[in-house]
Amino acid sequence: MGTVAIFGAGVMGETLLSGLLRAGRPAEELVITERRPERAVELTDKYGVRALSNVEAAAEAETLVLVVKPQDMAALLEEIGPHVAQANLVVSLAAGITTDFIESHLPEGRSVVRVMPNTPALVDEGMAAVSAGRHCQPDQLEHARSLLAATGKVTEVPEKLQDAVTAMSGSGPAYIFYVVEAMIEAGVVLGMPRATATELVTQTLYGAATMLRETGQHPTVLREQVTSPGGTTAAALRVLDDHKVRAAFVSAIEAAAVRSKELSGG
Ligand SMILES: NC(=O)C1=CN([C@@H]2O[C@H](COP(=O)(O)OP(=O)(O)OC[C@H]3O[C@@H](n4cnc5c(N)ncnc54)[C@H](O)[C@@H]3O)[C@@H](O)[C@H]2O)C=CC1
Ligand SMILES: O=C(O)[C@@H]1CCC=N1
Repeated sequence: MGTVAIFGAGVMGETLLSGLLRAGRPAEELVITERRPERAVELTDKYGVRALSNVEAAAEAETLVLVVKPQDMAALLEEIGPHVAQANLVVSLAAGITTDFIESHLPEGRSVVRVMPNTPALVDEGMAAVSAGRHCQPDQLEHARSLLAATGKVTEVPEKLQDAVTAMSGSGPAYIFYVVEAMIEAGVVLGMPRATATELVTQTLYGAATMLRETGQHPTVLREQVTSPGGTTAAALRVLDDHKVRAAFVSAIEAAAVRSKELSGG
């Protein structure tokens, strides 16, 4: 499938790079570009891949994966645009950046795929959603899917849903970690050593996630199984309802989707 170049080797760029290597893609077929020289050295030492300039990477690679911040995307596209050939596939992982925006910065007719991944890709449990740009062929979309499948599940969504995907699964791990932090804090308040609280919460989260995935049961059914009449869980859930925690989650995820839309302004 030719050389894959990762433009911007920060948190998400490294996550994808390491996943592709774990999935068996040879290091010789992967290149990175990185604005911070010390970061480029760190990753070339760690993974044995080459670091090139943006222009060199655009000229060499068949697949160009853009993993810079949304705010840095216009400058990157202006730099590499003239070097993106008809046969290339451009895959963007940036929140909020539309395929229209990318296509408008490239020569006419270039193939673009927009992807929203998430950080559990680091442990091959990622969730990514892909949307094809107007010139992307089915085999190119399949190629983008296969790159992402190296690090977890992949689904396809109409591009108009990508801001919602970003708010749900893109940012989603942060909401879960936030809940975990709060539960650990509660254990400490109840007099538990922090390490014990962390072990209890981590395994509970893992067990609950596995139940959701493996039983296929609705979360309401699973929650009701835990909630004995007049018991401890019911007492806790009443307090969460009193604090409008469910409504807060809905509003928070709406705010993330609004922010994703704003980022498309560049
Ligand atoms: N961190 C996350 O959980 C997720 C991030 N994303 C998207 O991935 C993209 C990157 O996010 P992070 O990795 O978190 O950010 P980051 O700041 O860790 O990484 C971005 C990297 O790009 C480099 N860079 C910036 N401009 C460059 C240029 N012109 N040429 C070469 N390198 C350049 C920076 O030095 C930095 O290392 C963003 O667009 C974000 O929306 C998407 C899903 C999840
Ligand atoms: O917070 C952000 O903007 C990025 C996009 C999704 C997750 N992190």
